[in-house]
Amino acid sequence: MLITIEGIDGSGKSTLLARLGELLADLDPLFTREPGATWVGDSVRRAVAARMDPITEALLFSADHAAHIDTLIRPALDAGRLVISDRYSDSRFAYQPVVLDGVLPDPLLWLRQIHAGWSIRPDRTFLLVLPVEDAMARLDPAEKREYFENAGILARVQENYLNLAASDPARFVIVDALLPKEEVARFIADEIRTSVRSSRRRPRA
Ligand SMILES: Nc1ncnc2c1ncn2[C@@H]1O[C@H](COP(=O)(O)OP(=O)(O)OP(=O)(O)O)[C@@H](O)[C@H]1O
Ligand SMILES: Cc1cn([C@H]2C[C@H](O)[C@@H](COP(=O)(O)O)O2)c(=O)[nH]c1=O
Repeated sequence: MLITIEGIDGSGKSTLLARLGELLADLDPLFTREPGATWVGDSVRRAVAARMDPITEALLFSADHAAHIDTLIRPALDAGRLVISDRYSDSRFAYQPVVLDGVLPDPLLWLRQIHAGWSIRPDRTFLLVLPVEDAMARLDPAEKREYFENAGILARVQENYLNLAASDPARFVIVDALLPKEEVARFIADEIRTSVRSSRRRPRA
């Protein structure tokens, strides 16, 4: 089963993943993330830091996704493991249309087309939602910011996320990221357990 965690910068994804590691330890999940900790992921981070053109950036994020699926996600799913990813394809569908706006006629359609036929659809996606000003206030001012960490950009990214969630309500669960950390983590851990239990009861096709 593939679970993904999405949300704008500062929504609390890393904090949540760390706590899920403790709350779900008995299920032995594979915790992973995009961009990944590989040379492909490093190339993406370099491209973002250098503000490469948006097509290059989108293709590098997508290449990182392909490598992520090939090296980690598919082998773990084939072995029957629970996989929990901090960011996944919906990050592309929420962030890149903002920077591709005006570059391509329909950025989301183009992004969906370049994922078609090889990407793996998540079983459930938890979307952490909070006002952009709260997310910005949570970001460490001492840390170097990616150019996405800007209120105007994040507002558009969050709007894209909410549209993605509205178009796929069976997969997305919207979570109030202003709730206390422990409440967010326990709610999501319980939902994941329920999903895992019901997938085990479902007969294999
Ligand atoms: N529910 C919460 N309530 C209050 N503060 C929180 C909550 N969740 C996380 N935080 C705090 O907000 C800050 C940002 O959280 P975190 O790094 O987990 O966000 P993130 O979504 O992983 O960010 P990024 O995408 O930029 O890596 C941290 O200082 C964290 O302790
Ligand atoms: C996977 C992915 C990420 N981004 C953006 C979102 C963040 O601003 C950075 C890096 O992510 P982190 O969780 O803060 O480490 O990259 C993106 O624009 N598109 C993507 O597909």
